[in-house]
Amino acid sequence: MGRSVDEHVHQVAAVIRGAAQRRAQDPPLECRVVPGLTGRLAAPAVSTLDVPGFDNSQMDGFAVYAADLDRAGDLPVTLPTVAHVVAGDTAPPRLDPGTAAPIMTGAPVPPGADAVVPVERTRPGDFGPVAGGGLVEFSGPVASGTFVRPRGADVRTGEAVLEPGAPLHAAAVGALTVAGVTTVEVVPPLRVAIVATGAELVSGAVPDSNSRALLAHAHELGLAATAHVVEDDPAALEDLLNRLVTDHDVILTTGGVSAGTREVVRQVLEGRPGAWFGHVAVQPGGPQGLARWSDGAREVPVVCLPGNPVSVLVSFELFLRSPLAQAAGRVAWRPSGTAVLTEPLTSPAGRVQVRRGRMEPDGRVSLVGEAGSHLAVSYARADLLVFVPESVTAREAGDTVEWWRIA
Ligand SMILES: Nc1nc2c(c(=O)[nH]1)N[C@H]1C(S)=C(S)[C@@H](COP(=O)(O)OP(=O)(O)OC[C@H]3O[C@@H](n4cnc5c(N)ncnc54)[C@H](O)[C@@H]3O)O[C@H]1N2
Ligand code: MOO
Repeated sequence: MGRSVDEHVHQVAAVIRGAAQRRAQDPPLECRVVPGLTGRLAAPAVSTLDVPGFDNSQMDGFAVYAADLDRAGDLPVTLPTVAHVVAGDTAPPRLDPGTAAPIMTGAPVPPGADAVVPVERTRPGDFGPVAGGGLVEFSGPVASGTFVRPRGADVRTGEAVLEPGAPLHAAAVGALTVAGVTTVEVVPPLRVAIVATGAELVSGAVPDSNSRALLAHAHELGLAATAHVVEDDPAALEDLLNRLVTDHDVILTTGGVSAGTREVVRQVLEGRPGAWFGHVAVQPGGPQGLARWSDGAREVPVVCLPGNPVSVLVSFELFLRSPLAQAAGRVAWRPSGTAVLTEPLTSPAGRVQVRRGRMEPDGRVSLVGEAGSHLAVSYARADLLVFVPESVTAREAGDTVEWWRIA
């Protein structure tokens, strides 16, 4: 039975979403706020500080009473300066009306002052003596509040910095740090089991690159993942699945799904309730399967990828990366676009062909390697996937293609 790419994208996304929702019911993890924090917030992260912590200047300039400059316009207003206020000063003295305090960006606004005029809008255009005692001329009025960043404008003590579900990305680490939050409750990460199948892997005749590459993808997304190799023996695979189902949320298999005599994944999973095995209209990555495994107590989805290394990587990009990234609180999409080809290509009718490519300095796309799904090395040399729609059998140099960035 055949499926479109879109249909399989939706089917896989739905099972990963379901697994993520079930995993989110598990008790949250308490994690320290450190660079490297990943996942999503399980409970509101409450600020322990006002951010900013004090009224401060947005500009290098002069802190003033706005009312003092009301009459500036036709005739400039000249004010005597007091000592400079710099970032790091904690308690500047109260500003007297009729004076101006040279103030640097981020420095606390002296009590009383309610506006800052940037230095370049004053004359002579410099700050004068550090200790004060200079004169500064203003040529126009200023509204109260101008260039003052008020205390608590970003978040106030006791308010949520971030709500449950928020992704814990780099900006979140910065925000939590500035708000004085040192630990957060994090949704427990999806636990992914990767199962590579094949006698050639167990014997060492072929290095198991699939599970390594999938593990690397999982790590990059901040997911908890384990990798396993099993021979072409249904009993051994069943035994492994029974062990994995107890402490994993999603199982990914590679290999054993095509039409040969030793298709261990199909043999074990195809007849099970709700299982689907068939062809998706894409090359590479055509043979695919989706099933469930239960030990009676717990049931998890099993996403079955073909064995060829390029098929595995393309399948991951098409079907798995986005929902797994979503579950992990990472950006779910890849940068994509259209560009002109540097060379011709051919493609099978009725399938989306996915080629590997590179973005040239002139913005055109060249192809990297041939179409074969065993060419793992040329995949790694590429920085784009290049898509040829089902209806297209040939493209010429100069034709436009769609691409996704993979590196
Ligand atoms: N008669 C048919 N034959 C094939 C079909 C078909 O439709 N009819 N489809 C072809 C396509 S397309 C693919 S893709 C493969 C998928 O086959 P399997 O999923 O059963 O994968 P295997 O046979 O186990 O392995 C294929 C290939 O990949 C190598 N491999 C497997 N696992 C790993 C690993 N973990 N690391 C590195 N390399 C791996 C394996 O040695 C084989 O060379 O079927 C086609 N045949
Ligand atoms: O779909 Mo297979 O993945 O072309 O090599």
